[in-house]
Amino acid sequence: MRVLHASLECYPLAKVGGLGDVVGSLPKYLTELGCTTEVIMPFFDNPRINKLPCENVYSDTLVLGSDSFDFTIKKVISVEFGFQIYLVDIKELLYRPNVYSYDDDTERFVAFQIAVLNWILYKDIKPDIIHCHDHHTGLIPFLVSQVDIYQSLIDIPTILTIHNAQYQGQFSYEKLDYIPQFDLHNIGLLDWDQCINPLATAIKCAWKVTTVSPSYMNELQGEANGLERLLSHEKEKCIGILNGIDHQIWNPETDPMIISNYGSKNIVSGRKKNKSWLCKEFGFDIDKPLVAFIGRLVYEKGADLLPDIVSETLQHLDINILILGSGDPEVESRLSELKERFPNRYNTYIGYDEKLSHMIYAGADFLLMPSRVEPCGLNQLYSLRYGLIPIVRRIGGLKDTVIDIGDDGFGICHDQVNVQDVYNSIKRGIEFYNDQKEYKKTQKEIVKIDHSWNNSANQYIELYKSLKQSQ
Ligand SMILES: Nc1ncnc2c1ncn2[C@@H]1O[C@H](COP(=O)(O)OP(=O)(O)O[C@H]2O[C@H](CO)[C@@H](O)[C@H](O)[C@H]2O)[C@@H](O)[C@H]1O
Repeated sequence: MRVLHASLECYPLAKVGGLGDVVGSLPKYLTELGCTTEVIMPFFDNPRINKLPCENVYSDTLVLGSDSFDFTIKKVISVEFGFQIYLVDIKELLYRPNVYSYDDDTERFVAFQIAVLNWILYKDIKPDIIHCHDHHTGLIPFLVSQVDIYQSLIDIPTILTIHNAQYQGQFSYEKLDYIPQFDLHNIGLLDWDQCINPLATAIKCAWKVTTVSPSYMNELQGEANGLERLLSHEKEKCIGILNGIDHQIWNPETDPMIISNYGSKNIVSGRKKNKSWLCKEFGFDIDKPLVAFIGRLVYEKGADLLPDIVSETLQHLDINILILGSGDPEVESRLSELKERFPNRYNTYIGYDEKLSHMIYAGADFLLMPSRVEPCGLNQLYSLRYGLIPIVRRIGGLKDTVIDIGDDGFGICHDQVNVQDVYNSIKRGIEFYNDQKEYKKTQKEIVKIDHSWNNSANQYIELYKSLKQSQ
């Protein structure tokens, strides 16, 4: 079985968040299970991608409204990734340092998708399945099933995985001419709320829709940033498959990004050395519990509450708090300002730092995830793998993966998103921490939980097989 994943992110070549982690790891596990797995993503202007040995395998020109763009498909010549990667090089649109947040993102994403399909048209060996990730590739299921020039691809099953339904990539009908010719009677497939909505389009046109946890699938029927009616209507073809993590990269015994490697036998001493580095770096007292947050500073993650959570907590509890993240400029500046108020007890690194994130998983005492929406969440899975106790709101994938200590579990959970409830959870966490015997016993147990892709990759394979059989 030959599966092509189309995505804007793929770790380690381009990662903004969890999408990159998933597309950089699921294909590796699918390959190990016998699937021929390929990923196609943009050729960005970043040092990781620029230095890759590549071979040009296809060149063409694509048309976007009244503009046309030359593009090349590059095949990466490297076995290091564990699966085959192809890169779409469109100099004017994709060869940029960042993945997202340009004024012409619509043009960039549509052009990427057209380039992918033009290349597949030309390929001798077609994929058996095209697996699309998020709205950036959400037009592919429509293009394959509706557009005249892609008629010969119509029998290739398409899958959409929703990593985050908050972002849908809407654009106006003024840009309808970006879409190659199709039967205008079917224009409704592109529509949601009088816009072209690539995520809605994919939900309508893909053969199957998956979300990254079962609970998120259920929650989307009630709240999906405007798409709940559509998701309820399409629920027969939807399924929630829990994300896994890459156990080779996220392995405290071998992780090259942490100061001290450790396994379950020396977890306490190993983690202490990493904590000591963190405390030195950020001016904390190593004897106090360290609560950390890692992530995009956006509303869905509850990041707007973080400044008040820090103030409330540090007024009442003698602990340290460290925040690593970037996003909403107002949240960033409020978090930075707090440093003066709580010197040596609170600190923040505003920005993206992969190595620091690994050090935090390996050295902090609690990981805070006060998410409003959490389709799966990988941070809590990394945290379990490294022996770090998660404090989470019971939502989406957090609900599926973290069990409260009060229910014989290993994490601290609460149901609402407000400062007081998060503070109460932190307080409960600190009481748990003070019982060092129980706390260390739990740490040793959580590192053994298997959240690798082994289980979920098999579920994807079953899904692919069912689609091939239904043809
Ligand atoms: N400033 C920073 N510095 C270093 N590393 C940082 C960082 N900010 C975030 N990260 C890293 O980015 C990843 C975040 O992954 P998540 O799954 O938690 O969130 P995200 O919302 O991006 O993903 C979406 O897609 C994923 C994948 O399906 C779902 O799990 C999730 O719920 C959904 O919102 C982790 O690897 C984390 O360590």
